[in-house]
Amino acid sequence: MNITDNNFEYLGMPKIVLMENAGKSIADEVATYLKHEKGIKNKIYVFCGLGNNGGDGFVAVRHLMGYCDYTDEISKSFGVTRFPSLHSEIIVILLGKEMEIKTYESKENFKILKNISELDFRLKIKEIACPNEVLKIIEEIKKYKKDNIIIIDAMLGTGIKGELREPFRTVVNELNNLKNKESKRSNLKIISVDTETKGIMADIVITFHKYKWDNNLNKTFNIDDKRIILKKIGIPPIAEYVVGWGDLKALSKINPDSHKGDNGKVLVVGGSKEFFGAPILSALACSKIVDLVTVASVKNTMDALRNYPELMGYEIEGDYFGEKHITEISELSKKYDVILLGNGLGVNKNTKSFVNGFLKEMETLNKKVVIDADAIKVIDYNNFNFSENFIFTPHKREFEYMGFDMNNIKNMGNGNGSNSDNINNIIDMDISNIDSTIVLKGKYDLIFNKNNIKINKTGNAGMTVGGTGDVLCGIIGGLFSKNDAFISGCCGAFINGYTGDLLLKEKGYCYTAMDVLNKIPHVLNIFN
Ligand SMILES: NC(=O)C1=CN([C@@H]2O[C@H](COP(=O)(O)OP(=O)(O)OC[C@H]3O[C@@H](n4cnc5c(N)ncnc54)[C@H](O)[C@@H]3O)[C@@H](O)[C@H]2O)[C@@H](O)CC1
Ligand SMILES: [K+]
Repeated sequence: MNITDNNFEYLGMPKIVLMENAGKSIADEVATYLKHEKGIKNKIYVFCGLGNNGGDGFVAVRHLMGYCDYTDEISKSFGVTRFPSLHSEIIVILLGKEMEIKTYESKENFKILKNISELDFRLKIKEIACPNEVLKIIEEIKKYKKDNIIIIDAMLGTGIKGELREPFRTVVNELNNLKNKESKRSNLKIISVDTETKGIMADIVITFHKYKWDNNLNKTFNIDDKRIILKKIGIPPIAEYVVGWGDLKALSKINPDSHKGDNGKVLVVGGSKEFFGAPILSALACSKIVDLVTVASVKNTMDALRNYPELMGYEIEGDYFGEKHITEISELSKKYDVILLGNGLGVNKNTKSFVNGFLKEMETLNKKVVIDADAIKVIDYNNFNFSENFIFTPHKREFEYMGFDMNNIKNMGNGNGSNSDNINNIIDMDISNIDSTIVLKGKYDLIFNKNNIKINKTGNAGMTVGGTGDVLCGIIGGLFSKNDAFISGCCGAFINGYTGDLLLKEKGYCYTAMDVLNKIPHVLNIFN
């Protein structure tokens, strides 16, 4: 959900608008539980966390004020009754201090509530930091026996990490106790926003866009019981299919306490007498992301490698990879997290037997491998069941070498996009048995495996310059050392294209693969 939300922002949708939609949908639902009878007061307690779940709560409160109209008292003084009488009070409890609110959109919405509460005594805001203050509020709720009590849990949503911290834990425990003790009271309801804050016994959960998955229960939250209400908040399906900065934000982060090698070790296997530079480009791109990169290649590559002290080299005998190198390179690969195979390898009988034999070894060793360029062309695909440890990065022609038909690919900027009326129809073929991830390069890149499919739209015509494919392979390999295949493929395509888009602004179409790879750290930094 966070990826989708951020990627919709990448497509131009401000998060604060989604928050508005979410908050309004909460208010519309909660309004149906308000009591309108004379003499009954609605008391709405809204417990808000410091993230965007809390922000949804703030927006809901603002909309609820519209439902809790009491202007009849004013109008009565003019001798007319304009609105039904509805006595309500809303108490917002922020679990922390205003300055601790994490996000821009949440802060903005909190400010509006503060402005309202200064003028309207029916909205009260309390900022609490310690568990004791929670107890006071619970005692207060207990006193209102006759009132219609609605408790809104906007404490934590999809951003929860680990066990509940204080004062959240006390709030959840106390609200559960309250609910148990007062179970005979039908006029007390707990309504959770988006997901139940861990452990809370909500009567109703109002969830946004899609049902949420609970990793602990290994099932969708509450889908079995009928308490869950799904609200659409204006997110179109494409937000789930586009690659954007949401994917980048979801990449694993570097641990500040890590040691050399902890952040990835990659072995690049490629190069030949003629194409000695390609594996170096991949390795340099990769070295922007991981700690250690070694290039295993022929003498010509080793000679060129001397200019790049950040890379290590492993020289093989001869001008091409061949069958005789399989054991040696497989042994070497054991020390690395990811192997990049194919750049500049060349296509001949020797490289063919090397690639097929080496990949069999990689299957046995359970190694992660990114397969690019010439390697894609020489694989006997019938002999392999490539697992989720393999990523392929073909362009259109190489894709056909893999046994696919480009005519089955729609909406890729290849001219036949208009045939596709539905995003699910992008691939018009059975991909249910593809465990590995395929990054099909094109005007728009298509990244898919049997579980996922996404389109990347970064990049421009300047990227047709030689070497950018090698750079892409290097980025993907670097990311793959610490992330799963699909997100590595998506983010690799995004980063590579995004560097190209920045370069287009700076230099027009006259940039090189070297420019692209030098821009990688800058792009990673923007989205960190
Ligand atoms: N994804 C979407 O499409 C949308 C999401 N929205 C809301 O945004 C929520 C996600 O927002 P956030 O990512 O800010 O995350 P949350 O608001 O769920 O929580 C993150 C905050 O809680 C704190 N926290 C995390 N784990 C904790 C723990 N164990 N104990 C105590 N505090 C803890 C963190 O410090 C962080 O500040 C969703 O659940 C939803 O309610 C909506 O605003 C609109 C659209
Ligand atoms: K919640």
